This record gives sequence, structure tokens and C-alpha cells, in this order.
Amino acid sequence: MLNTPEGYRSGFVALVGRPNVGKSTLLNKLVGQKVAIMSDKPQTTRHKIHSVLTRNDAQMVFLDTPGIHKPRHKLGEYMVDVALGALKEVDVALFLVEASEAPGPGDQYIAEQLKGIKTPVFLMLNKVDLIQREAVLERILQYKDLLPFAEVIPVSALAGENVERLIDTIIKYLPEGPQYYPADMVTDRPERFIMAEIIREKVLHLTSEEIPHSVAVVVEQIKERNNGVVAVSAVIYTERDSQKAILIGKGGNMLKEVGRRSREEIENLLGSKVFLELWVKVKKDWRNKMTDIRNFGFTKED
Ligand SMILES: Nc1nc2c(ncn2[C@@H]2O[C@H](COP(=O)(O)OP(=O)(O)OP(=O)(O)O)[C@@H](O)[C@H]2O)c(=O)[nH]1
Repeated sequence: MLNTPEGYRSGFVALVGRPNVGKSTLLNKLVGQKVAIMSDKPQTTRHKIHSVLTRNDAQMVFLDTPGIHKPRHKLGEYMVDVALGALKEVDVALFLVEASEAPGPGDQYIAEQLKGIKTPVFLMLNKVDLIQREAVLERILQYKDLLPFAEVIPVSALAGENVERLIDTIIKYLPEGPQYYPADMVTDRPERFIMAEIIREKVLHLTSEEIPHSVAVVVEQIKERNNGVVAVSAVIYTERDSQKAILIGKGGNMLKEVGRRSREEIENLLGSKVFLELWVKVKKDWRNKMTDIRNFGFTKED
């Protein structure tokens, strides 16, 4: 835990809503910078952190929950269960809906699922920039029929309208608690693991048989700088000094090449310029260490 002044509040917030209602746009606005987005892989973990918003008085951790939709098969049912499980455990659930449309079957289904939980649910009427002011109230009333809401907040995620008010309101619902994550940590999306895989693949490819497949790569930090460049630092763990020497290569040439190829691919993945810093370390028992690293505060498991 980091410094936690008295009266500090912290907690977990889940965002739900049918596709295209603006969840990603809102999250990006909330955390104040672009969080790299990539195609959503089905997720089974309950507490996959999407992004973290840190203020002097509070910290909010926004969670990725697998989509809530009407299940069409067994796996779908499981995913919905997981999503609902996560919703019960957060401090606030934000139910995002489209201001320009009446509640549809997708919204009704989600509302139905939310009925059973004790977590306070905020109705977030998004895209209010698309409708007349008078229409906002009517739309809210339609939704209020579906579910009792703890708060109703019309927003425009795109324009950032009312987002500050949303943040202030969320904080009122958070318990007193510690700052869980460093203030400069914004996101811990699966990119971390994909980047590590990209680097590992380049290592194996360029060193052919000389480096065993057991080589491990840990992406330690991903930070978006003000100029839009994403700075990534990663460690390649080998088990022997001789392997480290091969990996670094003559005059550092091998490591440079691994870095260059990895950087290009990561830039494609993120769609932004990347500054990649690579380190090689020898760790005889890295397999055990990996477990430590995974357990270290970044993913909050049950
Ligand atoms: N006019 C307007 N458009 C918005 C607003 N918020 C989001 N959009 C647009 O709505 C579209 C969908 O937004 P996303 O943030 O990708 O929606 P999402 O809910 O994350 O979508 P999925 O990833 O499919 O679940 C994009 O074209 C956004 O630019 C808003 O407040 N006003």
C-alpha cells in the first residue's frame, strides 16, 4: 500500500452497457488520457483492471467485466455469471445507456440482471450532446421504470460534459481506503502480456536454438508520455550468464535487433510511437520469481 492520508477513499467501479454506448470513450475521459484499446479478447478473470484514476483525495479502479448479454451458449452463460459476480463486489456500477434511443432489449436485459445486486447502480445517460435538453428527462423516466438507480447522471463522454461531476459523485460512494496503485499507473490491460509475448517471440526467432524456450519476458512498465509516446520497459530473464551474453550479442547488436523488431510490432499493436527499453537479467530460479511478479499488486484476484 502506498501513502494513504486520513479520509482517503478508494474502491472499485464497474462499467456496463451494451456495445457501442460509449464505454471506452467514457473510460478514456475518466482517466484523462488515451488508454490503448485493442480488440477485446474473451475474459474469464473477475478483476481485470482496465484503468485507474488517482486524485489527492481518492483512487478509483475501473474494472473490465466481460460483457453482459443474453447468453446463447454455455460459455456465454459462464461469462455472464462472472460479470455479475464482479458487479456484486464493486463499490459502484455504472450502467451506460444511449441517450438518443429508447431502452432496447439489450438494455432491458442488463437492467434485469442488475436488479438482483446490492451495489449502487448509476444510470449514465451518455451522448446527451445528440439530443435536446427537454428529451433528457423523458429518456431518464423511461429508464427509471426498469430499475431503481442510486444516481442518474447525463453525460457526454465525447465532449467530457459532466464527467467531473460523475467522478465527484462516485467518490461519495467509496469507502475509506488505501491508495492501492501508484499514482502514475493508468492501465493494466492485457497489452502487458501481449507485449511480453512479442518480445519473447523475437528473442526465440533471432537466437535460434541458443536460447531455450523457457526464456521469460516481463513487461515492467508501460507509461504514456505527454507527447503521446508510450514508454515500455521490459526484462528478459535467462537462466545462465552464457545465455545473457548471446542475447546481448557483440556490441549489444543482438539486443538492439530484438528491440527494434519488437518495437515495430508493439507500435502496430498500440497505434502509437513506442520507446522500448530492454534489460537482460540472469535469474536461476526465474520460474518462481514469475509467480511473485504476477502476484505483485497489479491484478487483484479474489
Ligand atoms: N455524439 C457522441 N458520441 C459518442 C459519445 N460517447 C461515445 N460516442 C461514440 O460512440 C461510438 C462508440 O463508442 P465506444 O466508446 O467505442 O463504445 P463502447 O461502449 O466502448 O463500445 P464496445 O467496445 O463495442 O462495447 C464511438 O463512435 C464514439 O465516438 C458521446 O458522448 N457523444
